[in-house]
Amino acid sequence: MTSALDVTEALDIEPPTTELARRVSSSLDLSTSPNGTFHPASWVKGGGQLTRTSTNKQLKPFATEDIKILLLENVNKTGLDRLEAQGYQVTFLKTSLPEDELIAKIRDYHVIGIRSKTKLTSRVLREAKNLIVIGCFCIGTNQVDTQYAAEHGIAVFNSPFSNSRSVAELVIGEIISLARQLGDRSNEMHRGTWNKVSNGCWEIRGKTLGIIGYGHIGSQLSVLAEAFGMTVVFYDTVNLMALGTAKQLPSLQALLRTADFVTCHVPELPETKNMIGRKEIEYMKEGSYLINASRGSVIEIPALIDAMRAGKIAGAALDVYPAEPGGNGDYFTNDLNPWAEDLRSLKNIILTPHIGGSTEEAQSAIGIEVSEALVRYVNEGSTLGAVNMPEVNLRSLTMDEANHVRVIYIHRNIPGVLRGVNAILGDHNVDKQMTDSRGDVAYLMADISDVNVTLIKDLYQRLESLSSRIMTRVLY
Ligand SMILES: NC(=O)C1=CN([C@@H]2O[C@H](COP(=O)(O)OP(=O)(O)OC[C@H]3O[C@@H](n4cnc5c(N)ncnc54)[C@H](O)[C@@H]3O)[C@@H](O)[C@H]2O)C=CC1
Ligand SMILES: O=C(O)CCC(=O)C(=O)O
Repeated sequence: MTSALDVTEALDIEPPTTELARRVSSSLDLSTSPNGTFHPASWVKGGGQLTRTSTNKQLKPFATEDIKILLLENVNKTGLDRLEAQGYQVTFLKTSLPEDELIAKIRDYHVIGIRSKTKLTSRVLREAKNLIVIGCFCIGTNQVDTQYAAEHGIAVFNSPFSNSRSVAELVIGEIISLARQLGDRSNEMHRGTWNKVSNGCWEIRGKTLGIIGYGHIGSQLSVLAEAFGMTVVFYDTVNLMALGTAKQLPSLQALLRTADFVTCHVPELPETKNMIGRKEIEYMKEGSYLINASRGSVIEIPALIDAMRAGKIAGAALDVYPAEPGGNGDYFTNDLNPWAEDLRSLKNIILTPHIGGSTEEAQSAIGIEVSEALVRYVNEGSTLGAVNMPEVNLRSLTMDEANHVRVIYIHRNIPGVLRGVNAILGDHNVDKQMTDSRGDVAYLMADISDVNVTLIKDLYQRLESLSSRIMTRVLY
């Protein structure tokens, strides 16, 4: 923890007397986090090479107490360590929280880190009065009302591809396991039954894999499947470059009629809800296989149950479900999904507890990537990589720029705002400024110089009083 006196040292201004320091501290809400461990990266060119400088200035937020972070769902230690190293106050929980508990808790926090289970609905976010940023330590952001968050100045970050390889590898394992009925044989052996069969068991070489959604995961899977001798076809709403000898098909129906194995890798969207229902299963080949490691809403599970009972579908692997338990040890029963017990009773079905991205490699990489994005946002205001805000970044302030202040003004994207903001900033020298918009929300970042620390409050309040304001942050 740093004191107000340490802060003035960092600002390179004349240290006030202890008495004055105390008064300044309480009137300006000086924060003691981040501490001195964050060194924003900055690169200079010299002798034809890029060299990292370590003279960047450690910014602190005005009008925020110590940064408080709520980390849910057992976020990897790499993320926890990086956030704690900043001096932030981190509350770490292994599970997600039900909505009412979350509402009661979220009010106190400036940052929340979640994975796929915690639902940050508008009802929850409405209560999150101090929240400035959300970190999704996963790929999917469907669990967050990202639009509501943006309209309230809350940035959302995720990790777009750190677990893609892990999901692709899991699916390859499932394709072989389903083709060889491995789950059933293993269960039988566990019960003490020897059942050596080849009937209905196949090699995957020469079979056709149909990938729905050829993004990070789908395309990675495509390469792996071809290495096993599979023919790959895919369907995507976007026209994409096919890897290897894979072929994009013009319709979902064409894919379903062609593939021996169908696997879903689309995001949760209104258009992908029940994308594979009764009609689509009808199109599938007799004795084909269905895999879903995307989101539980994508497959109509009662239709799958009926098709497996009828023998139309020879096997299935599901990693995701419409409703998922909040934490390990919870039950997966009809209380959660009304068909859970029917599903569990089927033959040749692999049911996994949403572990597609659960490997040491993926979780460690996600922990690093998302926590670093959160630190950059909290400490420097950079929105690079945000999924719901325009991407705005300025180079870091340096120790030579001691009396510089960084202003972040998130506002409604309406005419005339810059005139009002610049009338306020214009009392100072605006060294650099960047603004961008995304839909109805715009993000302005400006570094202004020669700001006496006692003027920050006035600057902040004047920006806050503008009618276009969504959120103002001042870092100094
Ligand atoms: N089981 C698990 O643990 C994990 C699950 N996921 C899920 O997998 C999903 C896919 O992940 P990525 O490949 O990284 O996403 P991505 O965004 O890279 O690719 C998704 C692809 O789906 C396509 N698409 C969107 N709507 C479509 C539609 N209606 N029909 C056909 N194609 C459509 C997009 O154009 C895009 O090419 C994520 O959104 C997430 O929900 C991701 C990681 C781990
Ligand atoms: O690992 C998790 O909790 C979620 C994985 C996932 O579904 C995602 O990354 O979107």
